[in-house]
Amino acid sequence: MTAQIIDGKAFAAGLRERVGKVAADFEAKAGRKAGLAVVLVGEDPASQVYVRNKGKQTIACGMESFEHKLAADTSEADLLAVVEKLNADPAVDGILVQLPLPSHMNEQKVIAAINPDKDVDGFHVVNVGRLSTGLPGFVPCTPLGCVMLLKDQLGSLSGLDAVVVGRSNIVGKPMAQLLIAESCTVTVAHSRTQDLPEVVRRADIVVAAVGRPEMIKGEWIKPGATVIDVGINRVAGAEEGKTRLVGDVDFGSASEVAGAITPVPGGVGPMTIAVLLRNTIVAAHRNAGIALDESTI
Ligand SMILES: NC(=O)C1=CN([C@@H]2O[C@H](COP(=O)(O)OP(=O)(O)OC[C@H]3O[C@@H](n4cnc5c(N)ncnc54)[C@H](OP(=O)(O)O)[C@@H]3O)[C@@H](O)[C@H]2O)C=CC1
Ligand SMILES: Nc1nc(=O)c2c([nH]1)NC[C@@H]1CN(c3ccc(C(=O)N[C@@H](CCC(=O)O)C(=O)O)cc3)C=[N+]21
Ligand SMILES: [Mg+2]
Repeated sequence: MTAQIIDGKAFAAGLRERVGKVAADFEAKAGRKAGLAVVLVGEDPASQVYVRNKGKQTIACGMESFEHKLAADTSEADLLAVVEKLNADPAVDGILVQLPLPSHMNEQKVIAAINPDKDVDGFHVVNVGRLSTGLPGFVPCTPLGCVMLLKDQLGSLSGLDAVVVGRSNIVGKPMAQLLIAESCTVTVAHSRTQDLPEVVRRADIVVAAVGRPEMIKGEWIKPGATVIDVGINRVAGAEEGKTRLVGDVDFGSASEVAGAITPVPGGVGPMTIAVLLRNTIVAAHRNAGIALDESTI
C-alpha cells in the first residue's frame, strides 16, 4: 500500500485565501486593518525565518504586521512592558511571543501577561481552560491545523482510536483535547510510555509531536492509518555541509503502510501559520464586536 500524501501546503493556501476575504470584509466594516504583533527575543536563526514568514503572510492576507525584535539580553521586565503596550494598543488584535524564550525568562509568566482575548497562540491558561471546558477561546495553531487536515481527510473522527505521541503544552496536550472534542478515543504517549510501538499500532490516527528525527517507523503503524507528522527536525543532508528537514516519522517506511500521511516539509508547518492568521482575524472581529460566522473559516 502506498499512502495518500496530505498536502498541508495547499490546504494552508486555501485557508489563507479565505482569511484574506474575511480580512477585507473586516477592514470595510471596522475602518482599519486587523493587526498581528509578533515579538521575537534573541537571534535564533530558525525563529527569525518563522517570524519573517509570518510577517509576509500576514501582509499578504490584508492584515497589519507589527514586528518587535528584542536583544537576547532583554530583561523579563522590559519584555513584559512590551506585552503590556500591545495589550493596550487598539490596532493590535493578536499577540504572539515567539518561543522558546531565552533561559533567563519565565515563559509561563510572559504568556500569562498577554490579554487572553489577544492570545492567538492559545497558550494562556485561560484559553487552555476554555479548550478543556469546551468554551469559546483560542486554540493553539499547530493542533488546530492538524485537526483541520484530519477532518478534511476523514470526515467525522467520531469513535476512531487516536494516539498522540508527545505531551507538551503547545502541541501534545491541546491536540489530545481537540481529539477528545471530536469524539476520538485518545491515548497520549510520552518518554515514559512502555512499548510505544505496540501503543502506536492500535491507532487509526497517529499524531507525532516528539522532536526526534524519524523515530516512528512504518512497522509501528496500523495498515491504512492516518499519520500526522508535527516534527520539524533539521538534520545533516546527503551532501556535506547541507541540511534538510525531516519529521518525527520515518516517512519512507510509514508511507508504505499508512492510508494517508503528512510530509515534512509541506504538511503541518504551513498550517500552523495559516491558522495563526485565522485566529487573528477571529480575534479582530470578537474584540471589535463585529459579527462573524467562525465556522466558515
Ligand atoms: N509544525 C509545526 O508547526 C510545529 C512543529 N513543532 C515540532 O514538533 C515537535 C514537538 O514539539 P514540542 O511538543 O514543542 O516538543 P517538546 O520537546 O516540548 O515535547 C516533546 C514530547 O515528546 C516526548 N518524547 C520525547 N522523546 C520521546 C520518546 N523517545 N518516546 C516517546 N515520547 C518522547 C516528550 O516526553 P516527556 O514529556 O516525557 O519528556 C514530550 O512530551 C518538534 O519536532 C518541534 O520542532 C513544534 C511546534 C510547531
Ligand atoms: N509562540 C509560538 N508560536 C508558534 O506557533 C511557534 C513558536 N512560538 N515557536 C516555534 C514553533 C515552530 N513553529 C513552526 C511554524 C511554521 C513552520 C513551517 O512553516 N514549516 C515549513 C518549513 C519551514 C522551513 O523550511 O524551515 C514546513 O513544514 O513546510 C514550522 C514550525 C511555530 N512555532
Ligand atoms: Mg517545547
